[in-house]
Amino acid sequence: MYTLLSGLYKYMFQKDEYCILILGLDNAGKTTFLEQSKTRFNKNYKGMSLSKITTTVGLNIGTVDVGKSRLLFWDLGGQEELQSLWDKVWGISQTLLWCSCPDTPRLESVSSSACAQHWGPVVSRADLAPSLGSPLWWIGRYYAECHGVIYVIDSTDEERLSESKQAFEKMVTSEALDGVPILVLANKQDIETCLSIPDIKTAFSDCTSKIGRRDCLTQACSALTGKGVREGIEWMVKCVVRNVHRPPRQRDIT
Ligand SMILES: Nc1nc2c(ncn2[C@@H]2O[C@H](COP(=O)(O)OP(=O)(O)OP(=O)(O)O)[C@@H](O)[C@H]2O)c(=O)[nH]1
Ligand SMILES: [Mg+2]
Repeated sequence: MYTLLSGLYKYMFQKDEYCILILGLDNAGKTTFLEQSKTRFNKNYKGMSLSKITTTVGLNIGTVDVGKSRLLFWDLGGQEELQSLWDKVWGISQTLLWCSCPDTPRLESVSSSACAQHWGPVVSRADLAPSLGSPLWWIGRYYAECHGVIYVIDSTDEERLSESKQAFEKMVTSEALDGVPILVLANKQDIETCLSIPDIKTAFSDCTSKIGRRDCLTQACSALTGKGVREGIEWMVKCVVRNVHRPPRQRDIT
């Protein structure tokens, strides 16, 4: 009887958690997408006004529950000088580290050998020693820990399309992201003059071989109106759940 009840409780209330990185150039609409997603999926969520969103310096974190899965989003700033952090910093400060990494709550409680084991060759003692207590401690985490990437493109910004392609290419060829599903959002489709999906696919065509055999979808979207947001997130959930190579970060959270 206990097993039956606890099974039922688990089925109804517990979720597996997956981390999703939201990347793309500045002004692409990443934070707007995150806010729109929270509003669409989380009952009673009173989001901030989308028009009040300003450029991200650092990181926004948000969660969205979809069925038995919880997506934990990491929305990173897209400005050029912040792009170098995409594949490096996991927590910006100790406060963030605390809330994002319950298994290693205190910096000094993690030995460098435990780190090396966890992060593989990316981190060496020499990398760590001078940076203890600084953001560099977290080298390699975002890419190594995430289950999926949402890459946002401003479909109205033809001038910066090749810049966006270069950033995408760099991201997609990172070994730490091997096999991780990628959702490409062709955002701002509510604006009449925007580029179409075929235009964008053509502009990104030489990245196709680098994407490899992983799951990848290009989805038309308007983070502002919400068009395409639900479809994109539901696709991502399907992909991360079936990707046995990256099991959930935390199973069965209530
Ligand atoms: N028309 C339209 N505007 C959008 C859409 N998505 C975002 N915007 C606008 O684009 C601007 C940038 O949006 P953000 O969400 O701050 O962009 P970001 O990618 O988070 O930018 P950084 O934080 O600097 O990397 C804001 O003025 C948004 O209102 C969209 O789908 N349609
Ligand atoms: Mg932002």
